[in-house]
Amino acid sequence: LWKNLKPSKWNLPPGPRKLPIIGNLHKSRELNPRNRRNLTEKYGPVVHLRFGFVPTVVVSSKEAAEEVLKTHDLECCSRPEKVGFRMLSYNYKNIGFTRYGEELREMRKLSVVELFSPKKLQSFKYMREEENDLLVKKLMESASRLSPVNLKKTLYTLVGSIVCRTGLGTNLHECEYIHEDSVEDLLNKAELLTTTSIFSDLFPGRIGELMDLISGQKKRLESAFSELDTFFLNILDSHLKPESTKIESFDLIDVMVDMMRKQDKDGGSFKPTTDHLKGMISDIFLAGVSTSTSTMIWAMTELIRSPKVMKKVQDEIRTTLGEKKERITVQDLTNLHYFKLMVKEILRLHPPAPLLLPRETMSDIKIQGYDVPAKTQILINAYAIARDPKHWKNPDEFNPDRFVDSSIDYRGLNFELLPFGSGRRICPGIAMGIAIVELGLLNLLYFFDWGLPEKEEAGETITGNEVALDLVQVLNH
Ligand code: HEM
Repeated sequence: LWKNLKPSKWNLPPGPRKLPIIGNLHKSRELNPRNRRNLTEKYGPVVHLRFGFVPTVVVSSKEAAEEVLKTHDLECCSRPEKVGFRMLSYNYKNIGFTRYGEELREMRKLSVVELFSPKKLQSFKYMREEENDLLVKKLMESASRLSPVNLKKTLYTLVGSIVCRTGLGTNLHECEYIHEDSVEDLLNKAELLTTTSIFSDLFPGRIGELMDLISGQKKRLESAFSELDTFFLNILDSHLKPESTKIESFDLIDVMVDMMRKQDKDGGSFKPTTDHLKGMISDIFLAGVSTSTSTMIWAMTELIRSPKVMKKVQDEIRTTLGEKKERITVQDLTNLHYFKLMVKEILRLHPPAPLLLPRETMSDIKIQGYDVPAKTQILINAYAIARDPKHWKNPDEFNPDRFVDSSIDYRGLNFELLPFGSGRRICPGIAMGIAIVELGLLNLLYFFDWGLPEKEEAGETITGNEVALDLVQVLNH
């Protein structure tokens, strides 16, 4: 109470009045990126909130995002600690949820060399092609039977198989411990862990823990985590056992296993432990699958509801590739221009991480002239920024043509378009994500024509804000 009443020494950004103890918890709905106008129109592009005891600044303009991610990149590149993050990262031994420091830098460096480098991407391309061939075969069967397909589930399986094969040396189709169609369920469990507000995150010490115990929240999260944990442990086992069932090439996890075994001998600066291995497996699976799948699902959703754009994209693809191809390869992407602009437009309209991942300030900084003290959580509203009418004409319209004469790109240098973030914590998987999305969509759009099974479902399935492409009609082209 005293804290709330005494005049603050800080010139904090404006924001709604905070109630004692809970702060703005009752306003957390307004944080939904789609409600951007509620907050921004009232308070401006930099808004101060407090969720329980967690001070938070939400940034919703290109200029303010540039200050956070470029000018103050170093001061803003840590992550806040959260119960869900701690579980999924095996006590902060991964990349995505870990505070900034030497260990994180080493893990990022390793992943860039062993997983995300252009050389590695090139060497994995046959796996992406083979997985897409399987998808096309399955869809052709549905098309010839004229039976609708659950495209959402199908795409989760496709992307899950690609990420597990290329990143984790695991073939999902032959896996004994997971059915290939349960990728979506596993990711829903992970989403529960990253998006559920749990009292321990908001209130310090025992009080939060007690509230979680009474409300049963902690138990729910633990049970969601245990399924993921079993999956990650099985993948780890296949790397540790000599009679390994792992069939693919030497991957990032193998490199880390090697480092772990050798570390006593040559004592490098980074010493991976079993938790680091599990953290990295969790990172690759969680960060790689849902983001790329969501982008593909939204692309198909927007295309199905915009027949003109669908025709323009398919015309380009079919004219460039010719009509009689039996198989698509990575090479076929080379001469497609409009198709790639369409993918860019999808990432603008539907960034899979609309608020990126939360950052935390490591020291006091100023954003747009306001004070932001150390240990403040920073949320960059990439969704709102990519639909800001100041920078985008008819921002809510799906129109790939807007990029025809534009040099704006998604690689973190243009702050009005940040689907992958920017700065030190930018997504290291950009090239891999784009490679998965583009090849998958190319196969879907070259071989098949798409529509909704029944007209009356159109309104419900496609115009909603949720990604809900459950049943679509697929026809052989
Ligand atoms: C369309 C696909 C993808 C999108 C839109 C995407 C987006 C993002 C975003 C917004 C972040 C947070 C950046 C920030 O805090 O500024 C992130 C982080 C990350 N992404 Fe991606 N991602 C994609 C694909 C992938 C793939 C395929 C992988 C790996 C298999 C991956 C691995 C990671 C990792 C490890 C991080 C954590 C980086 C860190 O905290 O230092 N991502 N991604």
